[in-house]
Amino acid sequence: MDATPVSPLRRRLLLPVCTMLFLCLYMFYSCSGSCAPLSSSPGPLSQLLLRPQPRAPAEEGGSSISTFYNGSGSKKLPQAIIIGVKKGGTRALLEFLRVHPDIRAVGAEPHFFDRNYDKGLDWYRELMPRTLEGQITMEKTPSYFVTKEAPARVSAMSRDAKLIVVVRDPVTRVISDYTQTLSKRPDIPTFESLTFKNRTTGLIDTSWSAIQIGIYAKHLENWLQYFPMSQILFVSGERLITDPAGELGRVQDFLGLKRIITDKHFYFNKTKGFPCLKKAEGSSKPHCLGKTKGRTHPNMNPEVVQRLREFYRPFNMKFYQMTGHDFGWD
Ligand SMILES: Nc1ncnc2c1ncn2[C@@H]1O[C@H](COP(=O)(O)OS(=O)(=O)O)[C@@H](OP(=O)(O)O)[C@H]1O
Repeated sequence: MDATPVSPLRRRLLLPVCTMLFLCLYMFYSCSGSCAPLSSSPGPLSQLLLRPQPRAPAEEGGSSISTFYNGSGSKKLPQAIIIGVKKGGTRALLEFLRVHPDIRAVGAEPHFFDRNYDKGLDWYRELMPRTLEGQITMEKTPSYFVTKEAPARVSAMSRDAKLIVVVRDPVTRVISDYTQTLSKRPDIPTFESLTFKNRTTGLIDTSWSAIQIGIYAKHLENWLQYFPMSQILFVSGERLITDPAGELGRVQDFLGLKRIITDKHFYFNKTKGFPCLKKAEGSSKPHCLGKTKGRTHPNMNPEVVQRLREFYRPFNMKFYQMTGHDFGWD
């Protein structure tokens, strides 16, 4: 069969056109590798496919769960979970971690291992963002830490799951917890009346869930039935405020990630009184957490606070022993 003859003009144009095309493609790929902010381990092609992660609609455990863009990658069960503690600084940690290009996290709290377990793993996976090879899927639900069934359930999903617990002085934590409830229901009993079973004897009411949450050693014992200590990282809620980059460095190491999130990502916002991100993930604007994070706590009776300190002390000591770390709570 005869081939169609190529005209001399077309032949002369073919080489420059191909060269141009090659150069365009080369510039396009190399820019995506070096011009993208915070680019890291995923290669240039992966970078092209990355998209900003949607935030939780209501920042603090927003009610609707954000799923993900219709890009490439697949939805996977989380390999790392922030399991607690309530009011420890879990939202700050997750928001900071989301800056990392190798972390994809669901914004709202799925509450799978406590409230939604009967919905099944497929339901849970469906909530997750799509991830590319090498990226870590994460979520945070602070109530897992105190949920009796959660350790067995998480272990049934993956014995290799990495667990992160943000802990905070249990006395400040219980006041923070109370402040949150008060902001929603101003008619609740006083902090003092909820704290004591008997005011005269000073007996603490351990049936109040807000008190229970702070007995970290007890909850940790449950988790240690299913996970070795090496799979659990404790983040200091206090240091997350005073030295966010330092704590984020530890978390990135624990997750086996390159230390991408550093001092350069934070600034201290004097008005807010907390560290904020210079650039939120997927945006060029500074980002502080919302009004419900970093509330002013009401003044509590110093005697009540002192009594609570005494109550928590032995549990704190036990917790320091178990974790091999003194968190410095009095
Ligand atoms: N950077 C930054 N900005 C704002 N707030 C910060 C930050 N880092 C830690 N914190 C502390 O986080 C506390 C809320 O903790 P959680 O996010 O774990 O709360 S929740 O359990 O999800 O409701 C919240 O508690 P309150 O101060 O009592 O509001 C903060 O003290």
